[in-house]
Amino acid sequence: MTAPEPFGTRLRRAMDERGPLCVGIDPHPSLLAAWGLGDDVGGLERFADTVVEALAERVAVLKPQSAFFERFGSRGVAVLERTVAAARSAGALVLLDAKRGDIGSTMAAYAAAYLDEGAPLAADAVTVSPYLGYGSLRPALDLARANGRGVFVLALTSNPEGAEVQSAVTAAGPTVAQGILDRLREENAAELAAGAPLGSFGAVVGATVGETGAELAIGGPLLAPGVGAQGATAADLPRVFGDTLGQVLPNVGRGVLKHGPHPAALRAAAEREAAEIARFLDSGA
Ligand SMILES: O=C(O)c1cc(=O)[nH]c(=O)n1[C@@H]1O[C@H](COP(=O)(O)O)[C@@H](O)[C@H]1O
Repeated sequence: MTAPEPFGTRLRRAMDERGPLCVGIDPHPSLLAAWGLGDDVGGLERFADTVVEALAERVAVLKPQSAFFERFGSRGVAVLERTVAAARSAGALVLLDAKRGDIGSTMAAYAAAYLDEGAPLAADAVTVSPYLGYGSLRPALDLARANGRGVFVLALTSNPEGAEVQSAVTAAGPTVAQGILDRLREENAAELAAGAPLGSFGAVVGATVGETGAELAIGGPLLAPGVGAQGATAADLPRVFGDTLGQVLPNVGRGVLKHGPHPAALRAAAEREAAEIARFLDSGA
């Protein structure tokens, strides 16, 4: 059996062909209302279907936020399963935003849920939290590598509370966030040595975090949420990412979704975001 193409290689190609934009599928109750939809499973499904119809053939990555689907219990999770499958078959890479993290033996079950061939919720990549220690993520990292899928690890999150943990200095010297970034660089080394253009193991670094002094060159993608509703703009990206701009995958959720429910309006909003992002990524690259 030939090895599956690594996620990082697939992501690099998608970012080059479609532009580096990840659009969130975040069905907030307020957005359901603004789109004239019920705050129920029917509204959830209509919302997710509309985003997939409008954008899955155009943007590099769609990022459904699991919480907004889990809110409706098993029927909401069933909508998430269908959304992931539909977006992937329309050509988008799907980053399932679940932010899981647990002891290694439980992490193995989360990995099986999101990164295993044939799992109902299998996506191209998943977000994880390293708060139980980077090593606890090993089952997800290994399964992702084996299956040509990816993992995005929280490093410098976009929310103002994140710094109290992530900027703490460890006994070994660097900050907690830098320790995560350093481990990700090691994680990506083998793929890069084998000639991959981008590693499969990404970090989450908010577009809101400003100049942190962190060394962000991990050889893998840098998911940058926070553009739009959280106050960052594309103009912030060069300051945050410096010479790693070429690896940045900015995420926009509400900043695009608020322009729905018409697919053409969502497409136009995503195109405006993509153009704005390209302007600043190119200028700093
Ligand atoms: O992992 C994430 O995607 C994430 C990490 C982070 O540091 N900050 C952050 O906002 N997110 C997610 O990114 C999305 C941001 O959505 P908007 O603020 O609507 O653009 C939400 O789904 C958040 O859960």
